[in-house]
Amino acid sequence: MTIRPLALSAGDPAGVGGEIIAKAWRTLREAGPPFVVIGDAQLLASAGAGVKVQAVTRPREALDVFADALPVIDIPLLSPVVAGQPSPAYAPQVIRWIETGVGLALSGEVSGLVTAPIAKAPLYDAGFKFPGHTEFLAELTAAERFEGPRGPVMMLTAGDLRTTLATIHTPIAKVPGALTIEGIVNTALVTADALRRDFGVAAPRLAVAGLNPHAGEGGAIGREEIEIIGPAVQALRDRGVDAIGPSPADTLFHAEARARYDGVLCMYHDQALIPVKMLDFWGGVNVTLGLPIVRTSPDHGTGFDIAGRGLARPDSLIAAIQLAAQIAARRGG
Ligand SMILES: NC(=O)c1ccc[n+]([C@@H]2O[C@H](COP(=O)([O-])OP(=O)(O)OC[C@H]3O[C@@H](n4cnc5c(N)ncnc54)[C@H](O)[C@@H]3O)[C@@H](O)[C@H]2O)c1
Ligand SMILES: N[C@H](C(=O)O)[C@H](O)COP(=O)(O)O
Repeated sequence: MTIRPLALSAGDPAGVGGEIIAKAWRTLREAGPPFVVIGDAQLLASAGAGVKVQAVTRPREALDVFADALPVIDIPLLSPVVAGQPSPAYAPQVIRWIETGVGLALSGEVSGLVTAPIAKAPLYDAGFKFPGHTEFLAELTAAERFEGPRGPVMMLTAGDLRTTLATIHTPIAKVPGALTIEGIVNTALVTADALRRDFGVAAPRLAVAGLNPHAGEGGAIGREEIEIIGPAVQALRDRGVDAIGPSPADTLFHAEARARYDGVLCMYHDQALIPVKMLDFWGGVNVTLGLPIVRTSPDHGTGFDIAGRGLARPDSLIAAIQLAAQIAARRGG
């Protein structure tokens, strides 16, 4: 089987991306998985504190240089970068780096895409219309066939915990109104399919969290469990999905509870991400499910408060690279 590298989009140039990419390369250069960065080669060389950077034109060339130099498909920025100071001026290149990575994944030149962190606000200020990578990648891959329930679904995983989100970057005040039976059912179907396809779980068990304290206490503390989440769980069970819930969210994350499911479907962002990042902030990985390409990302952001100071840890990026390679291999990659 032909070995193909992963693509790694460089993320916000004012953040910790360049630093953690160089550190990840130092760790992985001998044993892999190999990757080719899509970014500004000169910026990566300066952020990399002495890492040798080699510009390449095609991903396959990265395989020949990876042990000795950080391979980069060079798409240069057009304005200088100040570490820790994001700017909408970088948005065109940040977006193009992601688009290029998706194109290489769709063409099969790379086995998957790992995305270094982007900051949303400067992209929004530049007119970026998507909440984040997750929805943008879904748009970029929408025309590509995909066998199975289609995402995008955001998964955050750390250790034995795999969480998926019924709502993602939705303001808390709007979460109750954004929950629908159909949306929860589709998120769960994508989750169960991905657990089989990408994580090798033969018979996925899904736990579904309630929204309200004590999962609504029989309706006394809210009715979303009775009117939306409970009927969604029943619809899933009627379709043969091993789903339980809605359960009180605060009973779902201790070790014994985690042993009873393979994935847990949460109703909103922090309900999923607080337990994942508490369990293992440095090893957590963001995975986009239900796409025709493999995509992972570190569980952290751009770290503007420490960017440029040599303090950023590459652990989560390394975990994201390794998980992307594992999923790609399981998909035949
Ligand atoms: N995968 C992604 O693209 C991703 C993930 C989360 C947040 N974000 C975005 O990043 C921006 C900043 O987000 P935030 O401040 O909420 O979270 P953040 O993860 O950037 O920072 C939170 C804290 O963790 C620290 N930190 C982050 N990464 C680190 C690393 N590798 N090593 C050591 N310390 C690290 C930071 O210094 C900061 O103190 C926002 O625009 C957010 O939307 C992107
Ligand atoms: N909530 C995500 C996380 O904490 O990892 C983060 O905002 C990234 O979202 P996208 O992958 O959609 O950019």
